[in-house]
Order: sequence, then C-alpha cells, then structure tokens
Amino acid sequence: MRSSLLRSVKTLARPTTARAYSVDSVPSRKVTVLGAAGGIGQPLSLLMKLNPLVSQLALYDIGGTPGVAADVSHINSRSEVAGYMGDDQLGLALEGSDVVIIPAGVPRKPGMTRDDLFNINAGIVKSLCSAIAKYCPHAIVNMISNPVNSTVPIAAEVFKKAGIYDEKKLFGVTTLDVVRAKSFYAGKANVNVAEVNVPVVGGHAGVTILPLFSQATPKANLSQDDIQALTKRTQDGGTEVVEAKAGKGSATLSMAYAGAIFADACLKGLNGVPDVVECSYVQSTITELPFFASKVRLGKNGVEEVLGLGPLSDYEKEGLEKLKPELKSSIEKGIEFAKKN
Ligand SMILES: NC(=O)C1=CN([C@@H]2O[C@H](COP(=O)(O)OP(=O)(O)OC[C@H]3O[C@@H](n4cnc5c(N)ncnc54)[C@H](O)[C@@H]3O)[C@@H](O)[C@H]2O)C=CC1
Ligand SMILES: O=C([O-])CC(=O)C(=O)O
Repeated sequence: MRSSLLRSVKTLARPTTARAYSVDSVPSRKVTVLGAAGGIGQPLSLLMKLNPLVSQLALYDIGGTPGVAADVSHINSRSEVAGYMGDDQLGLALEGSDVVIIPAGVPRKPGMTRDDLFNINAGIVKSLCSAIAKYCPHAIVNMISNPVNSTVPIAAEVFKKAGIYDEKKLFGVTTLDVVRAKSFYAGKANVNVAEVNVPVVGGHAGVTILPLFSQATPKANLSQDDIQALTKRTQDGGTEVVEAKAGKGSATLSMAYAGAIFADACLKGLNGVPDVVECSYVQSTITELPFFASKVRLGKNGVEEVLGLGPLSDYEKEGLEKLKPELKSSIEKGIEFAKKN
C-alpha cells in the first residue's frame, strides 16, 4: 500500500559543501536489494549506498526494512533510499530498477549443503523473479540466494514463462569465490593481495567451484600440494565460515563486499565503461552445460561476451570433468522445479 510506504526513509543526500564527484555526468540508476534486512542484505545495502553510480536505492524485505532504510538513508552519499516491506510493496521496490540484487532466503547451518536450502529458497526465488518479470522486466538480476547452481536456472525458467527472458541480464553471483581465491593465493604466494587475479569457473558449491590457479597473477612457484590445498580451501570457503559461525548463518560480510563489487561492475557496464570483466554464473556455451561460471565481459546490455576458459592445467582439466555431473544435476533440478511449480 502506497500510504504505508516508508516515507521517513526517502532522503536525498544534500551535501552542504562541494561534491566529491560530479553526479551530473553519471546516469541515474536504480538498484533494488531483495532481502535487504538480512545478514547479507544490510551490509550490502550500506555498500550500495556508498556507491556513487547509484541514484536510487530500494530496500525490500518481508520485514525489518523500515529500520535498515532509515539507518542507511542518513549517510550523506548520492542515492535516495526507500524501504519497502511485504508483498504489496514489492512492485514499488522493483519499478524502474536497473539492477536487482537478490540475497533473499535462508542460509546454511553446520552439516548442511547449499542444496539443502533448495526446498525453501527455490520458492522464494521463483516468486521474486515473477515480480521482477512483471515490474522491471529489463533489469539486470544478480542472484545471490543459494543454491546458486539451481536458483539461476529457476530464474531463467520463470523469465521464459513470462516471455521476458534475456540471457544477457541474468547473473549468478560467484564473486565471493574469486575474492576468497585471491586472498588465499596472496597468503600462500606471499604477494600483494591488491595485485592478485584468479579466475574461478564452474558453479558455486563444493567441487563445482573451480579456481584456475594456473592462470593466477602475479605468478608464483607453488607446489602441486599447495595448489591442491588452495583449491580445496576455496571450494570449502563457505563451509569454513558456516562452521566458524556455529549455527549463526553463513558468510554475510565478505558476501556483501563481493556482491557490491559485482553490482558495481554491472553498473559500470550499463554506463558504457569499457573492459569490465568479472567471473559470473551465466547462460553459457563454453562447455556442454547450459549454465556455467567463467569470465564475462559486461556492457550496456549486461553480458557482452562470455569469455572462454583459457589454458587449463591437467589438475584443472580433471576438476572440470569432475564438476560437470553435479552442476548438470543442480541445473536440471532448478529447471524441473520451475516447470512444475
Ligand atoms: N552467492 C553466494 O556466494 C552466497 C550466497 N549466500 C546465500 O544468500 C542467502 C541469504 O543469506 P543471509 O543474508 O545470510 O540470510 P538471512 O537469513 O540473514 O537473510 C535473508 C533475508 O531474506 C529475507 N527474505 C526471506 N524471504 C523473502 C522474500 N520472499 N522476499 C524478500 N526477502 C525475503 C529474510 O527476511 C531475511 O531478511 C542464503 O541463501 C545464502 O545461502 C550466502 C553467502 C554467499
Ligand atoms: O556457504 C554458504 O552456504 C554460503 C555461500 O554460498 C558461501 O559462503 O560461499
């Protein structure tokens, strides 16, 4: 209901001194966060509020958004913030959105796999994607909700059914795998983490996460044992956090950071910044699987180019073959769910 829209959080930042950047040259962009009151949603909303490419920030959740939006809106940065709560405000949160980020859904507890979240999160993602199809069919979608290997195919099916599917605009966010691979590699190779690049391909669960340390830069002379340990740590990075949090959820802060990096890349692409490349789980033809994470060049329409895998070590080639059956069945599970429901 419009009357209950959270009026108190509609605040345009008005700097009293000279602006640190020129907003005149930056296009207006609306970003919507679905699940904004959650463990990821809150810090991600904060980071998106700090992003000068955002002019409107819509924070939606089934509860808790009045407080989050009021809080975030007091930050004196460019964007106007509005909070939306409950089904009847979802359309308003989405209308006119350029980028929709989805961290809505339940997180893992120790002993669970990401696939154990399927039963709850598949339905949440499906209903949110139906609303996206209705209210902002041309928006770029950044899917964070797990299991990403299945939630992205679910979103694609929902969009196909609604007749608005554009494969260039649907992204599974795998940036946290890259963030982890960079941190772990820098530690082991003793190089400046700010200079490290490591592509991570495949999917976003266990063995489907395939970091390509043979392509890591700056180059380092790591042993095969080191590479295997780094690969395993990257694949188990989510579980490492789930266990350390001991029942209080999964990665939220590092995920918010990763989600903000990826959304920023999408916004830069939309704004025509050249050579924006990030790894992401997208519709793909670089393997026989219909969805696959790899480096993607981002542009004004979303995906400009899905880049190939590049040269792989024997260990990585083996990892690639090993991940295919699990990724294939997660994709099929998502498609089947969306078709049946
Ligand atoms: N892609 C990735 O790399 C990562 C993905 N995740 C996933 O992100 C998701 C969220 O994790 P957390 O923020 O830690 O969970 P959380 O439980 O702290 O927050 C989830 C939020 O979603 C909201 N929500 C539930 N149903 C909703 C609906 N229908 N519409 C809008 N909001 C709804 C809840 O009210 C809650 O505020 C989980 O599925 C988790 O597995 C977590 C870390 C990394
Ligand atoms: O592990 C989890 O459940 C959350 C996640 O996707 C990650 O941290 O990579």
